[in-house]
Amino acid sequence: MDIRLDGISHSYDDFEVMRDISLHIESGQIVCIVGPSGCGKSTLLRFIGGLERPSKGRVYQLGEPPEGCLNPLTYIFQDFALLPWRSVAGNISLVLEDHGIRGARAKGIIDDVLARTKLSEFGNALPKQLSGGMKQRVAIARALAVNPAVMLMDEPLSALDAQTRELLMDDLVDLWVRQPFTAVYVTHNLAEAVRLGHKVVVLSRRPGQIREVVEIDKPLQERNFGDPELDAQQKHLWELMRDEARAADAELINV
Ligand SMILES: Nc1ncnc2c1ncn2[C@@H]1O[C@H](COP(=O)(O)OP(=O)(O)OP(=O)(O)O)[C@@H](O)[C@H]1O
Repeated sequence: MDIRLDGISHSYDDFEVMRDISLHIESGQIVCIVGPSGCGKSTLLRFIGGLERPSKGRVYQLGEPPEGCLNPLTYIFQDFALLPWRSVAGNISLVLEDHGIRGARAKGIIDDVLARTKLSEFGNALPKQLSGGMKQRVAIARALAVNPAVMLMDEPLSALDAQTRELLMDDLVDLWVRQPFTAVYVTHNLAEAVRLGHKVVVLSRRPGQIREVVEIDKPLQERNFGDPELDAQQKHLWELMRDEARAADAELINV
C-alpha cells in the first residue's frame, strides 16, 4: 500500500503549521522527514496515521494493505510505550488479543517477530530488565506483529545513547533487508536519515513546506558508518537545513 499526500496545509486557529505538502510514500521504502524544531513533522505523521485531519488537502491510501495486516498504520514512539507489568511476549500478545488472536496462532506470530528482532531469548523478561535499545526492539517487534502496511516512526532512536542508536540502525537495516517494510521516519538526526532513508524529505521552518526531497540510491545494506558518499549527502542536508534551523531557533527564543 502506498500513501499519497496531496496539498496538505494546516493551521491551529491562526497559527499556520504547514503549507501545501505533497508527497508519495512508496511501498517498501523508508521515507525520512527532517526539518527544524516545530516545523510540523509530528503533526504530519498524525495526519498520515489518521489521528488528526489537516485543514486542507488529503491523505490517500493507495492499494491494499499486505495479507494478514491487522493494523495498516502502526506507530513506534520515542518512549517505547511498553506496559511494565507485562513480559516482552505479553506486550506483543496484547496487540494480537485486541484482534482476537490467541493461542497457537498468537505464539507463531510472537515467535516470528521476536526472532526477526533478535529477541527470542527475552520473551519472558519484563521491560524493566531491558536496556533502552532492547525496549525499542520490543516496540518494533510489537509493531511488526500486526504486519502493518506502513510504520509511522516518531524519533524512534532519540531517547537512546549514540552507540545504542548505531546498533539499532544496523538492526533496522537487517530487518528491512530480510523483509522490506514501509516506514515514515521522523528524525532530527541527519546521520539516521542518510543511513535509513530511501528518500529524505527536508521541510522548511514553520509553516513547514517541502524544501527538497533527496533520493538516496545506495542500497541500505551498503551504507556503512563513515561512508564518504553518505557524509556528502548529510552535508548537503545540513546545508539545506542550517539557515532554517537557525531562524527557527531565533523564533523560539523571541516568542
Ligand atoms: N494540538 C495543537 N494545538 C496547537 N498547536 C499545536 C498542536 N500540535 C502542535 N502544535 C504546534 O504546531 C507546531 C508543529 O508541531 P510539531 O510537533 O508537529 O513539530 P515538529 O516538527 O515535530 O517539532 P519537534 O521537531 O520539535 O518535535 C509547533 O509549533 C507546535 O507547538
